[in-house]
Amino acid sequence: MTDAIASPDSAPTGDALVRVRGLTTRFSGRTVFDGLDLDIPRGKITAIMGPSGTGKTTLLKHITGQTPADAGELLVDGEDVAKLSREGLFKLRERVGYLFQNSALLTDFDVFENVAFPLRQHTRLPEELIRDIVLNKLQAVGLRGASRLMPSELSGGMARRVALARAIVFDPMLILYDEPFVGLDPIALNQVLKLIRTLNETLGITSVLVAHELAAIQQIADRVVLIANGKVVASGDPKEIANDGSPWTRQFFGGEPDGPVPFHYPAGDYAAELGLGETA
Ligand SMILES: Nc1ncnc2c1ncn2[C@@H]1O[C@H](COP(=O)(O)OP(=O)(O)OP(=O)(O)O)[C@@H](O)[C@H]1O
Repeated sequence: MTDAIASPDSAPTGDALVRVRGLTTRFSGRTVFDGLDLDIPRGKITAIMGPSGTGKTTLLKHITGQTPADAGELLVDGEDVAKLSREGLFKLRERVGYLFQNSALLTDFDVFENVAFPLRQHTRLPEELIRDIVLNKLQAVGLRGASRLMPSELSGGMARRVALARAIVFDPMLILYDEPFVGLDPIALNQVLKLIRTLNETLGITSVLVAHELAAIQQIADRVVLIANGKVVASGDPKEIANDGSPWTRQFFGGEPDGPVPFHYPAGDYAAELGLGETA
């Protein structure tokens, strides 16, 4: 059973690591979130889906405090992100790993130095300890042997795994994945899927995944949340959500060009614009 029809905005868990209430976000007068309510359960993998431009990346940026919302509340592990001091935000970001779609590796540094980078920037750990941590994280993603390769020598899948090693370098409580599967061949895709699941289980990390690939999501996510028109319009079991019968899921998962998300961008009367008078 999905919880989509009964109560799209509610979450089925009492233990949320991220709790969003009444979140409202506007960019240049355009409303992206319109009173968004959402709970992200601790220790689980939650997939965020929705049409392009619906605000999925913005939601991740709200969680890390990179982009402030206009109204509402967003708590991460009980802390209101909007009220954190600079130092509080900094501490929060150390506990949140962020994996970007493009991996964002530093091209002038080798794999080892890319993973070591946050440690060198934010700590004064001795070199020996940095080495142990970096090798441990590279081992976790299966790339300890690639530590001296440059980013230009990596495949897309390897680069994504290096970025993942870097994202877990501070042993985060939460990892945010923004489109982690884009451009991966089937083998690399399965490697990344397996890693996300393994990290979630072995390290007890909470994972939030923004992605469009339902088949991949069905393999690893515990819950899917569909966002559209500034709100959660459906949520539930990834294997069942596509068949919950709501017009939102029918359009989104069926790839229908028109529906609750209209084909036409809002426009004035067509006939009037052509100078033919108003249409009825
Ligand atoms: N800093 C910003 N300033 C102005 N507009 C922004 C800003 N960040 C995002 N937007 C706009 O907010 C909307 C939501 O963007 P966002 O990238 O979060 O969507 P998305 O759901 O992740 O899209 P996609 O699936 O295409 O990646 C878009 O219309 C985008 O242009």
